[in-house]
Amino acid sequence: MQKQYDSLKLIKVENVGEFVYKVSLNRPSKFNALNMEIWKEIGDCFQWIDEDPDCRVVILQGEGKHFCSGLDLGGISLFNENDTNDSARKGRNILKTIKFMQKQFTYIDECSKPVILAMHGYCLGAALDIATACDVRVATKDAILSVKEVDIGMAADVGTLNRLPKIVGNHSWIKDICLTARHFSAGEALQFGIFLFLRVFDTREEMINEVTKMAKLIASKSPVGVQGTKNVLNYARENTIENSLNYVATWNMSQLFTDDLVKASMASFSKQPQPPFSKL
Ligand SMILES: CCC/C=C/C=C/C(=O)SCCNC(=O)CCNC(=O)[C@H](O)C(C)(C)COP(=O)(O)OP(=O)(O)OC[C@H]1O[C@@H](n2cnc3c(N)ncnc32)[C@H](O)[C@@H]1OP(=O)(O)O
Repeated sequence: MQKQYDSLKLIKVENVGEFVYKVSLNRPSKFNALNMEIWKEIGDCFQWIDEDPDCRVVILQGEGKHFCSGLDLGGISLFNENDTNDSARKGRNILKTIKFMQKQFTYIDECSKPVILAMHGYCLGAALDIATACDVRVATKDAILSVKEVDIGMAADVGTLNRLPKIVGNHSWIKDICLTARHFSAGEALQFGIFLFLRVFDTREEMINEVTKMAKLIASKSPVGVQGTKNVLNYARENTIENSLNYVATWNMSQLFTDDLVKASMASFSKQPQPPFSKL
């Protein structure tokens, strides 16, 4: 694993299997509340992972009792109290801050490596914004979620309102949880917000064991195949089928010349396990 991850103070990165990284929010004494430092580190970390040939899949989780209690209500000041600018100029400054905060989570969505979120305990406000930027979400049955922003007097602006409707089909349920900011369980999400979670586990240990197996399976596959698949699925989410078909044709125009295709299809045809693939 490359050295740059050691510079992170509130994010822990571990190698938990061949080509599998576990990334942990690591501020357990504050239930992993997100101050500006950890917010920036999330963005830095996923930009590095995007380029890191030793990583093919990520498990994201929170250290301690809870995944994450959202925005650090004590430690983040969104407004500069000494800013004597008029409202137009103040507005431009806050726009810059919001865009920066959005981008740090978008790096997860845009990361070329699939990100599996393993959630437990509280997942409040900005924590759900993170969750919606991940590729696959699982949770323990004790997970408590809330689109909490209305409770602090704002519309959520770093991802949940934008990504959740692309994940969950039940719009009445989305409006219910976003407008009331009420707590809901992972079990409720499975029932009404079908597809928010792939699975809900009884214990954290079982959840981590299962996602590690899943991550190792993905990591054993051709990185050309896996990364191309995430990229095209993300494109398909935002575009017409016709545009998306054109996109994948253009993508594969170069990607089909890979050695991975020959190696993987030979193994598949002869019912052998997937062979090792070159780093990507
Ligand atoms: C442009 C901006 C975009 C972003 C917007 C994002 C918005 C949001 O995220 S809205 C959601 C904000 N979060 C909250 O409203 C949760 C606040 N916390 C709580 O309600 C409770 O702490 C909680 C229900 C999570 C747990 O309660 P419990 O009684 O079990 O524990 P506590 O003693 O309250 O907490 C333990 C220590 O953690 C600190 N802490 C927890 N959450 C936060 C937080 N969000 N911000 C700052 N600090 C937090 C808490 O202060 C305790 O610390 P200490 O007193 O030092 O022991």
